[in-house]
Amino acid sequence: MLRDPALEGVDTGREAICRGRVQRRRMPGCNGVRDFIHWVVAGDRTAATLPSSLGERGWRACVVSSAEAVPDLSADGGGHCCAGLVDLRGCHGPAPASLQHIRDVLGSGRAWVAGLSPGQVRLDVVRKLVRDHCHDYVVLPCEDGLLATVLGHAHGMARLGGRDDVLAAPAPSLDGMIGDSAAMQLLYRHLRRVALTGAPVCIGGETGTGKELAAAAIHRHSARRDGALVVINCGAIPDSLLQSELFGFERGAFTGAIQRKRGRFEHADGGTLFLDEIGDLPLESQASLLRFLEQGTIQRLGGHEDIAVDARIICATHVDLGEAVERGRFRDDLYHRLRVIELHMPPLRERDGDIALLAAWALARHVGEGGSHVRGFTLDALRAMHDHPWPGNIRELVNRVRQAVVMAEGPRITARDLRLADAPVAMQTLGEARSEGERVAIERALARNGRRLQAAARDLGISRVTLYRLMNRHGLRGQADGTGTG
Ligand SMILES: Nc1ncnc2c1ncn2[C@@H]1O[C@H](COP(=O)(O)OP(=O)(O)OP(=O)(O)O)[C@@H](O)[C@H]1O
Repeated sequence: MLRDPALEGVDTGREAICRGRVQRRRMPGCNGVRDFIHWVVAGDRTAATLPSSLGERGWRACVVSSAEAVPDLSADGGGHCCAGLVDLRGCHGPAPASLQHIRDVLGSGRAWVAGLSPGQVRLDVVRKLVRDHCHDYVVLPCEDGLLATVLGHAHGMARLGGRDDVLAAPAPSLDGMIGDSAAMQLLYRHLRRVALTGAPVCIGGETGTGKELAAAAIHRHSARRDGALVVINCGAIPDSLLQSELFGFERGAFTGAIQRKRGRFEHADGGTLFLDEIGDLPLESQASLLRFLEQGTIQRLGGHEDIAVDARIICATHVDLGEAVERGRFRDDLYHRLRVIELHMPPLRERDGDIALLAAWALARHVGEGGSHVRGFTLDALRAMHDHPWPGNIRELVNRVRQAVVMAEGPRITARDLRLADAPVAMQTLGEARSEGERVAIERALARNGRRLQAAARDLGISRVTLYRLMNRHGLRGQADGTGTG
């Protein structure tokens, strides 16, 4: 049973608290000295003496003996002291309330090393505490130098990718769009510039790259920011309903039209209308949209009156509209009207450095879910994320991290938690292996080229006709053109 009066509400750590505060005020100015918190969780502080050589090795301890005395990094402001030694030698099976308290402090923004007595790691409760919340553990007393090395690793890991950096650092962003890569910096500049005009904008890019976020950023930076941003996904509404949804209807326009209804265009008056998946717009609605772009008016279904609407049109597509025009699925004249300004959302795999940044941001966002205490990513997870082609882009990354936060067994998310570890190799014939390789190569080429068949075929060194045939064979047709036809 853990006996730690401080954790149970009786403060025996006054002196230590004072020492801690004095130390903390001095710490930021000291160069070349690495500070760490030595938290003696239970028992006699003097019995918890550390090797004196720690000081010679540039380590200075801030000794505390209660959870309340452990400095809060956010209060310190700088996070200069990010290693901690939690001395559990006096603990022999903590009481549940105390355990929760220890957990809360351990999870509060520092890389902790547990100091244990011989054999203590065999206690279930201690093992779980160490596994879930500590960077490492040492059995004390230990060899001179070992503790300094372990603390050094903890300090370095906290700075590199530990909770301090991962969960506290604000991610560079524009209106909720996280990203610091050159591709995103360029995009931010373009978005700001585009926002100053009123011209239609067509945003292209693979699924999950943030086209809707980009549209929202343009709206928020434009003179129309006080008006509504109305969003409609043209692919999500049945063709038969889309026209009335967009343009509204008059009473009696069809069976069930018992009263007049305004459509999305009218709702967007004075603001912006974002037409997502514009490639799915049926031909009838394409004609009405073209009329709006040319005359600035719409007609409700069943009506004859021209209604003036002042809305800016932003549209997005993940299919190649040029190809849709070629196939007669999209009007040529509308295509040219819509692409007065074209923006392209870079795929995640082309955003240098953004994968780690977004993963850290997603982790910080979801870490509280299900009581998770995950503190960062292992090196193999970072490597696997770097190598993955991310066909679902940011949406896929956020979903993988979110699920990993819930499922992770240890304090750091691994490639396996992200479902990016190599699957066990199944028995395959040579023919099966070749076919599998072919499928993967096609999928990657399609992902790399924003699902544009011509470009993917060029990449693969085959004709478009051959690519079509192979996609049919591997059941990839629907994925590539977004329609399953053609
Ligand atoms: N740069 C980013 N930073 C943070 N979150 C992002 C970023 N880009 C996209 N997301 C998130 O990823 C998800 C997908 O984004 P969004 O819907 O804008 O993508 P999309 O390109 O419009 O996708 P689709 O073509 O499938 O409609 C959303 O949850 C969005 O918040």
